[in-house]
Amino acid sequence: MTQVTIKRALLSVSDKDGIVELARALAANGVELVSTGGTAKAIRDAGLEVKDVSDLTGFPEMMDGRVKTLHPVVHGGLLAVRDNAEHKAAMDSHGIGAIDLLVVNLYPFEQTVARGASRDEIIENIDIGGPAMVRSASKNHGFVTIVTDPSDYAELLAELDAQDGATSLAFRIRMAGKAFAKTASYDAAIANWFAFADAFSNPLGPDALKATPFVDKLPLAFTLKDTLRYGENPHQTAAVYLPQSVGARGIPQAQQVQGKELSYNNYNDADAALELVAEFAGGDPAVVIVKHANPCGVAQAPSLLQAWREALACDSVSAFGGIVATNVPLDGETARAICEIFTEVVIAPGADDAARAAFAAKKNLRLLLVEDLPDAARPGLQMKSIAGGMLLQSRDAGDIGPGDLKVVSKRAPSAQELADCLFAWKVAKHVKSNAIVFARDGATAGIGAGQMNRRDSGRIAAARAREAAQTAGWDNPRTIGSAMASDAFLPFADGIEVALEAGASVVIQPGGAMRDDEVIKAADDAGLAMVFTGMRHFRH
Ligand SMILES: NC(=O)c1ncn([C@@H]2O[C@H](COP(=O)(O)O)[C@@H](O)[C@H]2O)c1NC=O
Repeated sequence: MTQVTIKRALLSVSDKDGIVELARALAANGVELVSTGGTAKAIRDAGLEVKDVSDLTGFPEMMDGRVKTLHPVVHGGLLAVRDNAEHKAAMDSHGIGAIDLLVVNLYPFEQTVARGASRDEIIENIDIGGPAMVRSASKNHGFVTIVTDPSDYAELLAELDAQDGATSLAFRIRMAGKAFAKTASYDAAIANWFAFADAFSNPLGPDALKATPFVDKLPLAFTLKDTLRYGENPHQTAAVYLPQSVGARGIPQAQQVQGKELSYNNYNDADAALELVAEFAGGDPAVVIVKHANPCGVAQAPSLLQAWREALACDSVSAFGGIVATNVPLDGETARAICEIFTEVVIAPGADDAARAAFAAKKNLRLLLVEDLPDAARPGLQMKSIAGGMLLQSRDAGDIGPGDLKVVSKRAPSAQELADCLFAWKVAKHVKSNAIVFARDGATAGIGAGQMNRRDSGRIAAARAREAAQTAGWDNPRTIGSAMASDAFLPFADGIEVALEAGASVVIQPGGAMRDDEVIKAADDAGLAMVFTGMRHFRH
């Protein structure tokens, strides 16, 4: 059976966009329309003839709509194999008429969760009858056409036009695959809600349910946003997917104002820049410059232009071809200054006309505007695929404030040193391990990333600071009098030597090493102040 003529259609949709137009076109094709309560009303109000599903089933829609289409007359009409004699006989003896086309979209479960509805309302928005019909129709795609997405109505009508009121098997198979993907992702959203949201807030609490954030079966539900030209390297393929959760904020949701298509590496680097600049949300203007997912300059200042200059001064060599993110909307002056060096991507929560005009002159520069910065403290899970499996962990939302710091040195840090410590620490959280960050007066002075030992990271950071001083014509590198942050504890006293060689006056680190005593003594002997955070920020 390749071509099936549509004689009778059942329409049952929550999202009523375009349904009247579709019903009108179907009616014009001589298709008999059957529908559930709200959908039937919309169609009838438009002056079209439609039969109520309750007339078919002989039962009223009941129990607040929990039971409407769950009836053999509906499912028999969708599931019967039309050229099977037994099925045909069952249809005849039970008065079951064939349903050739099913148009369904489901209760808005995720939107209901996203708007913070009550648990009862969320449960009521778990669609039962819809997915059941979608599955019946999709299974029987040999004879039945299923459409689950309003954006496919036009294609359905074009198909009916082209096939003289029928659909082709190719069309039905494609739509059935899409429909099963839809019910699978709908169920995944429900399962994830039970596992991750409801498990911790339902009336019984997590203990009663033995809830853990890690469910036995982890369903994934993402929607394809774009296929990318290639992956991290040209011989790799790549795509970007959107999570199903409503209200997600990040680079995939950003508005691209201008520039070439984003590449895989652009997404990855832009994400690193956005996550770091989000740490400064609501504060003074901040600029982050990222290369290869590591920051190479970060600064916060009274003006955005000043923050840009300070961030660039940290390592102007690495900043070439970088990704820039700001925590406040871009102005013309700053945009013009950014345009002075080759920049791949700029991300900001807005840009005024002067800024847009400045970037417009750089055709290839990608300008991304985000509505809001993501919440740096939001909960969430991170996945990493490994050979033979997948690692899952909660995201690093750890945050340290002044009250969390423990002064372990004889000399207590000054207020300025403490501020430098907290700034350096924020940045170190976003630098690949081993991470050493020197910072002074709200700007990074030197960043050492991704080395296999901490001393090398420290030396690289200090060397960069010396080069930056040379480039800028300063007498001294900015590491003199700076705070040195280490993302994990300093295991030996030689970590203090690195700080001293660079001229730092204060160290911030997690503490907790076996040789903490030796490290503290080395700091005290040198007159350094040192604070422990009690929290580590490995990032690999
Ligand atoms: N319970 C049922 O038998 C049932 N049958 C269809 N639905 C859903 O009811 C909605 C349409 O309802 P209405 O036409 O009344 O606005 C659709 O999203 C459809 O998926 C049902 N609702 C929920 O399970």
